Amino acid sequence: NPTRSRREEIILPLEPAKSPASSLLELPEPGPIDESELVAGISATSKPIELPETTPDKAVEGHHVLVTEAAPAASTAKPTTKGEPKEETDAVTTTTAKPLGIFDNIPEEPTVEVCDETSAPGRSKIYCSGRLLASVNLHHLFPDSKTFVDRPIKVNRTEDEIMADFETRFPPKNEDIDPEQLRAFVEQHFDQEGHELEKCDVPDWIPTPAAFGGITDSKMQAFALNLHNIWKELCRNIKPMVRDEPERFSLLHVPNNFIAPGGRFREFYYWDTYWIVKGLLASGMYETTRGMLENFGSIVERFGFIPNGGRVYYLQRSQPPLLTAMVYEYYEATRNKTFLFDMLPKLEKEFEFWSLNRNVTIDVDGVNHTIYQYRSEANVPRPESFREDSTMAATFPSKGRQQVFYRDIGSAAESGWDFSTRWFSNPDSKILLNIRTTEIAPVDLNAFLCYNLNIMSFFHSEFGNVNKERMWQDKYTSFKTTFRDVFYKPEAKGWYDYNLRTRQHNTDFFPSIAIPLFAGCFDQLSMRQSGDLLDRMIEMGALNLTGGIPTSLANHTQEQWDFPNGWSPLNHMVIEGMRKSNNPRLQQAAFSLAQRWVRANLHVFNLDHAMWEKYNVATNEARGGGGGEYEVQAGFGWSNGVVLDLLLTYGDRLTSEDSSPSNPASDGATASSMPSMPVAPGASTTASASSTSPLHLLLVLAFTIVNLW
Ligand SMILES: OC[C@H]1O[C@H](O[C@H]2O[C@H](CO)[C@@H](O)[C@H](O)[C@H]2O)[C@H](O)[C@@H](O)[C@@H]1O
Repeated sequence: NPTRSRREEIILPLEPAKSPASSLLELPEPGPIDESELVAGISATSKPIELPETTPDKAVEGHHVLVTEAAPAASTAKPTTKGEPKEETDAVTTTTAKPLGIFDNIPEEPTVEVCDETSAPGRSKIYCSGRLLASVNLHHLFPDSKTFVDRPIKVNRTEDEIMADFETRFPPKNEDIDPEQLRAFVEQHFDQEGHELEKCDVPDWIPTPAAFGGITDSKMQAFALNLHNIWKELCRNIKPMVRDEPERFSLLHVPNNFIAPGGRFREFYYWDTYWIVKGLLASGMYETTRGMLENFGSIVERFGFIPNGGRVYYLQRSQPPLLTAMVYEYYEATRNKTFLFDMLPKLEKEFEFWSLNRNVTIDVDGVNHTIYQYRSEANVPRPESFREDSTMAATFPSKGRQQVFYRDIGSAAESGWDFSTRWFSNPDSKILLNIRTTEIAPVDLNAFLCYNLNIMSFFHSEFGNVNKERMWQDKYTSFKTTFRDVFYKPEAKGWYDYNLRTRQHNTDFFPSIAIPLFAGCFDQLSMRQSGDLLDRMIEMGALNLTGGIPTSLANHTQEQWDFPNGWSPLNHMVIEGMRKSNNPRLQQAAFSLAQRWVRANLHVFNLDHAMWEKYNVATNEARGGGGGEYEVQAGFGWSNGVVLDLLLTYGDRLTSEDSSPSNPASDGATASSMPSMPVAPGASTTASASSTSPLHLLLVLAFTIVNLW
């Protein structure tokens, strides 16, 4: 069984005096890590990677090439034919490989659009590329670049007619266009964003899910009910016109209702859905969950993979591969074998997408290892962030250098971490212009794929298909070795992203360090590995903040996937990874972190009457997060899902306020620094009940009666 269910969790003997978790906050402020203490791992001992002299290239037909995606050694790089296999003689070692600079000149490559007439027939000249898209953004018609590409074409108009009208009415140079006339043109031809979607009925929503009865703290229980209510607000149905006249829409049609993240994110998002599913399962909404997974099944059949989100402009990139894990969670909750049987070929197909299109083979200690990268092919601006991307790219001296930038930007969006210092590979200049996502082999992607292998084996075992079970298990076992050999750095006590150019691990803190625990891609019998990881996180100061785990310790980058933001999915994966480990110290730390995260979310919910997509975890009192290229969004699918899941996992122990003598499970570590919690808006009238009160018992009884009824 690939993961540890709640039932199987090792229950810790409580150590109220000085448990490892309670000591977390007593640590001094994190000091700088002395990198000299970290002996070079793989890179010091292994054969140097062979780098091409030229521009980044892609995996060739055979899909496995010896070292792709490396940066050019110098600005004098010669062009390489796309798809041409690299020869060892055509290579330089990393000692001469410099990071690609902003001013480096790179030869131009053929254009790869984010979508085109093949993938988005009848609308690509509007939603994927073209003069209208460029002009709307040049003249900053909308504060958010995403608005225009989400607006449906009005009924009885075609793309060709609109573009012909545009060419007739406006001068040939975009700069000469009158913005107000352009605005009138857009209003004349396009409906409002969101016009093609409607709120939906959620048939499997009931007012008081039975499982909430296990949440002992009444304020936490009220919080759960509030979040449960929000599912109805976030549920979306796609109007039939999208199926019938797809050329009018950037939205991809899916047959069933879905829960959207919220705010500007009106369509489905791939990896968000994992945590939405976790929350829906907590809410007992199995039908809605199944519908969403079936949507993904239909998308895989149509496109061969799951795009970043449900719009044509997302068709050249995916997001972290978590569909198999979603199906696993659903199956664990329902044991619906018919559904699983139907999904299996789609899961295999999705896995194939990653293994054939995102692979890279590297040589470590004379052994070739095939690992995976976030690596979009598109080398043009993202339409939903057209203005941001093209403005930035204008800094570069050549079209070729711009293309490299666009590919790295799209690849970072594929990671879900758009954007973060994690992808800025020039140590001297950690700014977005120096993004080099495609130079990096990311620890989380490889851990997720490792998880997929294990789950696939388990699924086949459920059908008694011994051959397939063994085949996937063998792949899992062998990939675990690869994963350890490439990503684990014992001297630095953890798993780290690996830079293909420098052959170095990035030992800065990112929560991705703990994703191997979440994904079960490590030696579960080794208490040492997991214990070391916790020590390392403590040493780095990653667990010092009352609001939760920050996304990095890189301050002042203004990127949303950096300090001081904490994201629900990352906090959840760290908590779950620690909880599912065999190590009692980590399990206690998991609870402590869950307590902080849920309390901080509740605090902000009471202040703002909103759940946010990200949080500022560094202030004394948590707040909605900031930074990045758009305003912080409310809703919010994955934040709600994470809290609901944690409330169910730790329902018997989580408390909304400081520990009381009657609650020895509280970690105590955060209690003094956590604000007291006001009553949730719309919360149940029992909000003041203590976790051990008779009122709670009455509530549990009431839940049971209501649900039985
Ligand atoms: O429009 C800019 C970017 O917005 C999305 O990214 C962010 O929101 C997503 C939905 O919650 C989330 O999945 C992602 O992790 C966030 O960074 C979108 O996914 C990007 O592709 C897009 O360029």
